[in-house]
Amino acid sequence: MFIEKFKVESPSLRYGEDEIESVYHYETTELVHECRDGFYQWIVKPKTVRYNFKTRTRVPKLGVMLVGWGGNNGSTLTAGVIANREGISWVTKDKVQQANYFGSLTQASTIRVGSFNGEEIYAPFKSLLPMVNPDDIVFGGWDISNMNLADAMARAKVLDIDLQKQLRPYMESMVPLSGIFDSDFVAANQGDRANNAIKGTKKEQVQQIIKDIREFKEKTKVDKVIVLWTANTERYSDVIVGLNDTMENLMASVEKNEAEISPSTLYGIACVLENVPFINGSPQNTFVPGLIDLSIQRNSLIGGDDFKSGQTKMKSVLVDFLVGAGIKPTSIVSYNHLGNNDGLNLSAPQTFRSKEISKSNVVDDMVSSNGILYEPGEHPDHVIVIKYVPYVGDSKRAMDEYTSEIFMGGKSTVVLHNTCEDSLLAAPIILDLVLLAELSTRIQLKAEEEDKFHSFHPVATILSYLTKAPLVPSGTPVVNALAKQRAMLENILRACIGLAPENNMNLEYK
Ligand SMILES: NC(=O)c1ccc[n+]([C@@H]2O[C@H](COP(=O)([O-])OP(=O)(O)OC[C@H]3O[C@@H](n4cnc5c(N)ncnc54)[C@H](O)[C@@H]3O)[C@@H](O)[C@H]2O)c1
Ligand SMILES: O=P([O-])([O-])O[C@@H]1[C@@H](O)[C@H](O)[C@@H](O)[C@H](O)[C@@H]1O
Repeated sequence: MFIEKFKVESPSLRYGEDEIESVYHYETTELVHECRDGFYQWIVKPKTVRYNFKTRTRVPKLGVMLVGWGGNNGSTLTAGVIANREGISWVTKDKVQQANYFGSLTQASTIRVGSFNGEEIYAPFKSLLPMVNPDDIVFGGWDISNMNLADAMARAKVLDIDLQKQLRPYMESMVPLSGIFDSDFVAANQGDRANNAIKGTKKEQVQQIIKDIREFKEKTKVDKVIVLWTANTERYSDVIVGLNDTMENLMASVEKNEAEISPSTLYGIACVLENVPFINGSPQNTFVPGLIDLSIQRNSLIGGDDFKSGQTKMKSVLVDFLVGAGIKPTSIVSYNHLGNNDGLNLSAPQTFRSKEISKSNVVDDMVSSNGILYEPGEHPDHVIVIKYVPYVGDSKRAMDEYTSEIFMGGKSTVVLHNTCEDSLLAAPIILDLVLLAELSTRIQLKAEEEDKFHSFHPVATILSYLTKAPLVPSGTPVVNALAKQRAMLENILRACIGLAPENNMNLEYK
């Protein structure tokens, strides 16, 4: 059964006027590897740590500034939020379609709150904690193309024409600010598009981005701004000692106008200096060590990398299932073709390489979790192929073949054909990224051994479910298995309202 909302009553929870306060007993384990009775043993010790959580309940008026606002994802998200906010419906060849937020974890998924008279009870994911209503978001941003958002929506060819016609009056006045463009970091074929670039040195470009953010905030009267990169995939930046390996060297490199500092890193620097959360939806290494340093030093949220939207999302489910079932994937071949500008940009080797890295590493945690199937250092063959085929546009066609070893030398082959409407899959994910990033900045926590409350670590691991290559603090394990990522996120939010993790044990019925 589905319920719209619920209230938790618990001695571990207090709904205050401005905050929700909870006490949460984190059940974990501590491992020791000790010599016992003459030989080394792994000893697992259950451990309970008491945490206090505080969540500010005042939901801000949120401004979202997209880098690459005029792209397929940026224009589609903007259109979708306006259509939902205005309650727009439109005629398709099948039916009259209503606007919705399908594909958004926060807006269209549910959580289990318990059972009642033998029936499982579910509530909206967004009912866990006060979140920004996406209908209220104010959009802005930058693009190296000066096309207004209504024309950009038409250029994207993602949304139905009847919907586009209704949205045009809302979007034609939306014009992206000039962006930081550097042809050395993207495919040469992107040059034709760049008619809206910020001139000047890298330092002047950073200063302009900061100025843009401040002016946007002043003009729109939003309480908070979040910046998200949904611009082109860049080539990897070289990480060089003395250039970008520390925050001091990175800032010095900007002062010296060093060529190897990418546009995405410059946007990131501007955001961190302005204490504005910055999320990278593309696979390049925007967050060079110096920028990570800077974000930690200024406790300013950064997150990424590369939206997990289609082919890779499916892979992080299927490989988790196979390995978890004791089946050994030995060959994974992921091919896709697409015909949008993203695909055009990815047709260059250097930008494709960025995507190949993020799409390839997604199985590493699952493979390393099973030493029965895999020897140390053993991995499945894993190949990524992306081709640009203009005719299919934003409708990416993914074809995967998974070959695995099964019982007694048997082999199993699973073949998938997955038509990913790339922007219709990515737009809700962008929404979740900004809503969850905003929520996470309102949460403070304190472990029993700590003397004061603090925010989550500025490298926002909490966003991992939404990214192919989760950015994590140094020394933190990278988890890509989708079910684990979702459970991590849900259980942290459950802890904030004093609810135990969802353990699916249903002991009361066993
Ligand atoms: N399902 C998906 O669509 C998906 C999934 C994962 C990652 N991504 C990534 O999201 C990004 C956007 O995808 P898209 O389909 O919207 O691409 P797109 O090419 O349609 O949009 C990118 C936009 O960014 C603009 N741009 C490029 N460089 C810029 C800069 N330096 N500053 C400001 N604007 C700049 C371009 O003019 C363009 O309008 C790509 O990097 C893509 O790899 C997309
Ligand atoms: O998210 P996913 O479907 O695995 O990966 C996709 C790539 O396969 C596709 O070629 C690219 O256009 C998208 O940006 C996205 O990254």
